Amino acid sequence: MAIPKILIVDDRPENLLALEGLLDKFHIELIKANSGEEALAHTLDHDFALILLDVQMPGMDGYEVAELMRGNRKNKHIPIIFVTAASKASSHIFKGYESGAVDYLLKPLVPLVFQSKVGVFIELFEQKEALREKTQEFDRKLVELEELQQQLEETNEQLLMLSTTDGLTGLLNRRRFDEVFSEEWKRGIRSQSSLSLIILDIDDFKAYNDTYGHQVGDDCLREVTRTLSNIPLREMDKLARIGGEEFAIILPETDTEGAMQAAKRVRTSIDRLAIPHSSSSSHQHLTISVGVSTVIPKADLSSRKLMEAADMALYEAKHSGRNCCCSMAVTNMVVNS
Ligand SMILES: Nc1nc2c(ncn2[C@@H]2O[C@H](COP(=O)(O)OP(=O)(O)OP(=O)(O)O)[C@@H](O)[C@H]2O)c(=O)[nH]1
Repeated sequence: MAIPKILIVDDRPENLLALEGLLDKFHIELIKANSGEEALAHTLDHDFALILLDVQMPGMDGYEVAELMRGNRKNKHIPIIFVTAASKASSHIFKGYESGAVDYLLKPLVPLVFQSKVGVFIELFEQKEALREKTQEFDRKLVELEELQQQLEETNEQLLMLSTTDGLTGLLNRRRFDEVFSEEWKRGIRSQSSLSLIILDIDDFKAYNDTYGHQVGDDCLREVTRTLSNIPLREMDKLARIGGEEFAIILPETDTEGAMQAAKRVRTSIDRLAIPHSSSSSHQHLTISVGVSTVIPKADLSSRKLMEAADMALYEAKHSGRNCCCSMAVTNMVVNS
């Protein structure tokens, strides 16, 4: 903590010396001035714990000095004690308080009274300093805390992203798909509107990997993802990667006809990419098979039934020569091109 500074102002060197002697017992930095002008100049450079100001000085007297000090925002709160001859006291005391004195001491000074008063102001200054330091520390900690909070939020966001998205494609992962599917199922029960599910699977992808290598296989998955992401779907439709080369699209409030239209757009968009696939069992380029199912969700029906139906539709598409879309409404199967 900073050592308290005390300014003593008196035009007589012997008075300054006497004050210095009385202040000797305190652990302070003492600054001396023998005129009001000099005292004002010191207040520009220092932050004083206390100013002991002589009243009668040639030129600017103590009252004028005090008024000028009080007029300055920086010095406004520095305690000033006037020191004056006892004979002048009665006529001067009010003027002293008006010009901003916090106390009035009469010469000759009584050492014990003087020192105990000065001691109080030093203590006040030290308490003020301690409070200022604590406030600064508190502000620093607050900034640190805000930064940590920010980092925590970012980390949580990243964690959430990592736990809900697939690293290779950036699409929703299987875990998030299951959550979204379950939410949409519940929403469908409430609104009693059709919920459709499209499951699509790249044809002969094992052979693709075997022929071109796993790295090219990864690039191909990313290319397929880009294409699927660019297919115009509705805002509420959700695309996810639910397996190695298997993707799903949840289409809330969509009937079979609408879902089949979307499925056909999906199949065609991959077909049109014409990615070479020399070892495909059905075509010379990369294709997908698509399974579609639609149901109006009901409380006594498991959402798994919709998944199973879409899976079975996909299975059917594979066995119908691949590169096609099949739909299945739990019992009835329709094969489409
Ligand atoms: N490159 C790459 N390959 C993957 C990834 N995930 C799964 N696979 C591969 O995808 C292939 C899927 O093979 P299968 O399940 O036999 O299916 P398929 O060869 O596509 O045959 P059909 O589905 O019947 O047309 C496997 O060889 C997996 O190793 C991946 O992230 N990157």
